[in-house]
Amino acid sequence: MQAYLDLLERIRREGVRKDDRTGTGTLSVFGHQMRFDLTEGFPALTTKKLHLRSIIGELIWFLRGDTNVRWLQERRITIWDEWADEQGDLGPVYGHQWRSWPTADGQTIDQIQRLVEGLRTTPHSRRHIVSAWNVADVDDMALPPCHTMFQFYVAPAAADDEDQRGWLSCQLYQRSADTFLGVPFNIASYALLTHMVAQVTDLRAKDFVHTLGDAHLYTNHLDQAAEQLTRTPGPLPTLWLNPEVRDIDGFEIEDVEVRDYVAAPTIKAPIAV
Ligand SMILES: Nc1nc(=O)c2c([nH]1)NC[C@@H]1CN(c3ccc(C(=O)N[C@@H](CCC(=O)O)C(=O)O)cc3)CN21
Ligand SMILES: O=c1ccn([C@H]2C[C@H](O)[C@@H](COP(=O)(O)O)O2)c(=O)[nH]1
Repeated sequence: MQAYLDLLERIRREGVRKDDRTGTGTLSVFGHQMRFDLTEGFPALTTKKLHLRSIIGELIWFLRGDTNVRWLQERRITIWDEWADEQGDLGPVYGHQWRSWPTADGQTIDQIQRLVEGLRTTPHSRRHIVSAWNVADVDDMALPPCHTMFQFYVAPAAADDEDQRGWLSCQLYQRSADTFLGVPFNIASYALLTHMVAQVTDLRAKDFVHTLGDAHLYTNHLDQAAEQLTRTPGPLPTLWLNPEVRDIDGFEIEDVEVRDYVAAPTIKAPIAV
């Protein structure tokens, strides 16, 4: 996870002081890219312990098309509570756009189903894209999407590879990145999504490419970032997915296990709302 520590270091070194919507203040850089080779292990930070159950639960909640925090709360996942209204609703956020993007003629498009179909039938396509940035809906969302769009890519197996399954990579464009709290969650979440999609399309997970727009450290996270940079990254854990799940809608929290996760203690930081 050196790529992540390099980003923290870059923001500390080059970041400009910048006000932000939450009134907290940030150090910020614009434009950054990280690449995680998923064959080398599962990219969960080892320099602080992540609450992986929140990450796994949140992704399954997106895939369910859910946009109400009750399902998360029933599983003791509280990361979206600050943004929900009294009914628990967040508006037409990720789950809604991924699974039922509204069209002008009153129909809906299931982008995830299309993605999986497309990867199965035309793996070489350059159009494997899912977008959460629905311009017409952005004003009705509790928070406009930060992970705004992602693209999948399939490379064929080498001719002499015994395993002839292709390699699946994913690139995310994240417009706004809370580098201390949000980004470690986002990396693990998209790495997990890449593995899930690979399993149901009979491909092998390769790279997760993480492209960031405004990458910032909130000024009340600077001490925590410094503390983290004193720590040395350890070996990565591995991911186990229940091999019986062959449908992207079939994953439950129990079907996902991050094994051999050894990490330094958590570092508390306040979330900017
Ligand atoms: N400022 C901000 N940063 C974010 O990363 C963020 C938002 N807002 N709003 C929407 C979602 C919610 N996300 C969150 C919210 C809370 C934590 C957080 O507090 N993480 C703690 C542990 C929390 C737990 O799992 O119980 C951490 O130490 O990582 C992380 C991501 C990511 N997003
Ligand atoms: O998955 C997520 C969701 C949110 N964030 C962060 C990025 C920003 O710090 C805030 C959103 O504020 P905006 O003013 O809408 O940019 O949440 C994240 O890093 N990852």
